[in-house]
Amino acid sequence: MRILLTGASGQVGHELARRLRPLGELVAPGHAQCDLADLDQLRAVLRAVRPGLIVNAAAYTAVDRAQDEGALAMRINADAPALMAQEARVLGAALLHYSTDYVFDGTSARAYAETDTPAPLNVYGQSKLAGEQAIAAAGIAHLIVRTSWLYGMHGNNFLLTMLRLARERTQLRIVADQHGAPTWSGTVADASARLLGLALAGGAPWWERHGGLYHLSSQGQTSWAGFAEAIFSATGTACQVIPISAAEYGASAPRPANSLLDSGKLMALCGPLPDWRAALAACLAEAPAPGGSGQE
Ligand SMILES: NC(=O)C1=CN([C@@H]2O[C@H](COP(=O)(O)OP(=O)(O)OC[C@H]3O[C@@H](n4cnc5c(N)ncnc54)[C@H](OP(=O)(O)O)[C@@H]3O)[C@@H](O)[C@H]2O)C=CC1
Ligand SMILES: Cc1cn([C@H]2C[C@H](O)[C@@H](COP(=O)(O)OP(=O)(O)O[C@H]3O[C@@H](C)C(=O)[C@@H](O)[C@H]3O)O2)c(=O)[nH]c1=O
Ligand SMILES: [Mg+2]
Repeated sequence: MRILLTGASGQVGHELARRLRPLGELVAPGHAQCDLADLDQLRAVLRAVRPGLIVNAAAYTAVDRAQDEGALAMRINADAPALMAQEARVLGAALLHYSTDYVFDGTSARAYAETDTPAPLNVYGQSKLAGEQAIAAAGIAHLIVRTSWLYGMHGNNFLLTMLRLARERTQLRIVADQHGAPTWSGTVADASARLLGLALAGGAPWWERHGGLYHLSSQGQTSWAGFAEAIFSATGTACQVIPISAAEYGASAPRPANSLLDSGKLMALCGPLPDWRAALAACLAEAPAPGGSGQE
């Protein structure tokens, strides 16, 4: 079976590529060869490759910038996945797609389940929700995996931002009134490969029974300030974290105060997910932190 992977240079895509290779013939065109903002090019790639499985790890992920680039975010995060679903229906292909905690408004007092009603606060979240809805409505074999607060040693993320800023500053002001579960891209890729392994072994009956929406994040919870403190502590980085409110930070995109996802449905099928602190340690053990002084 041929697998088309988009976003192979991103955090999740980078980790997914090597885990997908044993499952089929992997085709992973880059942004230039398959631009999700260019729907004609995307359609041509899908029709030329004729995959049995599409894995869409590409997305417009610049949350603040999306507030001013709504049309582009919608094209990449909603129109392109809608086209993938439409082409998948013609090809008889399955689709694995990723989404986000930012589809929720964060007002719940508990972790969000797949059955909770989304109400995004920002344009990025709105665009991701529209992508989910288009796929769910297409009547194809699909998995939509929502994750949260992704980090890793590859790509743009909070872990690498903190380590970079700590080289320039002795103190950092970090938001402490948004709560969530930092999730390693390696965790997402591992669990995704487990899900796909079950799906490919189970065939059409599996997709009918188990296809749909899954939440996938680390266990436990913290704030961005708590995550920063854990990063500095685990890497032996000397930098003081000053907790501030999101209002004081003043980002252009509003973000949910509660980003927690309940991953119970996925764990019942695929086994346990790690606690966020254990996953951070595993990530740092796999690759040395740039600029961290605790590794020597
Ligand atoms: N980052 C996070 O914290 C979270 C992410 N998610 C979701 O998880 C998924 C993976 O995110 P993540 O790995 O962090 O993404 P990254 O931002 O790390 O990578 C995005 C990928 O998409 C590609 N891409 C961007 N625009 C286009 C385009 N127009 N055409 C083709 N490719 C494009 C990028 O390629 P290039 O760099 O060459 O442009 C890159 O490979 C996404 O669906 C995201 O919404 C969910 C929750 C949290
Ligand atoms: C850099 C920095 C950020 N922050 C705050 C701003 C914000 O509230 C929080 C996180 O900021 P970031 O811009 O790193 O993260 P953000 O872009 O909001 O991350 C999100 O990305 C998208 C793609 C998702 O889907 C989400 O799950 C989530 O991971 O930390 C500080 O308080 N101090 C700082 O120095
Ligand atoms: Mg960001």
